[in-house]
Amino acid sequence: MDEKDLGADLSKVLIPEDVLQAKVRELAAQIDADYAGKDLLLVGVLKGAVMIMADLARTLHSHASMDWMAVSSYGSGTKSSGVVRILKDLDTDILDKHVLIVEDIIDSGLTLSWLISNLRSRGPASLEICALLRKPEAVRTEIDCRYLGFDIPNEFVVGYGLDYAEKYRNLPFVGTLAPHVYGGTGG
Ligand SMILES: O=P(O)(O)OC[C@H]1O[C@H](OP(=O)(O)OP(=O)(O)O)[C@H](O)[C@@H]1O
Ligand SMILES: Nc1nc2[nH]cnc2c(=O)[nH]1
Repeated sequence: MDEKDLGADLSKVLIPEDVLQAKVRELAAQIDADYAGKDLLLVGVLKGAVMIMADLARTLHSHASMDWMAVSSYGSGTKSSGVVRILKDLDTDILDKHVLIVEDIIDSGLTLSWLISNLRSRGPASLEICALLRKPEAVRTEIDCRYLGFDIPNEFVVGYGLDYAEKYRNLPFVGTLAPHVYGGTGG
């Protein structure tokens, strides 16, 4: 989709496609170096992490297995409820595995905070986070994120996996949703 063809719902392109892809290559190089000689399991958090997971996984030089979890914390709006439910669990037993959670965004941090304690209780050899985006002004619980793409302002963003009411996930860039669309001031 053309970055200039924003339509009325998006106010601006926050992170263009080429900048996203350069960051993916940077993150993949760090991950390759850190996990050299280890079996790595990438755990993508559906649905938002689909794009970063797919791009990251195929940019890695080393082999990595992939699994997915789906959790729900947002309902249909733009604020985290803080109540997390597992909608789809892992197919893999992660005991003694090197697990890297791949997320699109850390907003309040509530989803990842819950996910980390859930996965840690399963006894992985290691557990780290890779998140494409983080909103420092919105964080309600600090997340130790080993691999981070970008810190962004506290605005509701869409594209590259991120949706508003299931729209915009397939934009190849990250854009800011115009406040008139959701009537809000933040994420
Ligand atoms: O840090 P938090 O405030 O908890 O927000 C982050 C979570 O919100 C988004 O998921 P969402 O619940 O929108 O589901 P989706 O990935 O299926 O769109 C995103 O993918 C993270 O999982
Ligand atoms: N699409 C989208 N989902 C989110 N989940 C938490 N924060 C956000 C955000 O800014 N945009």
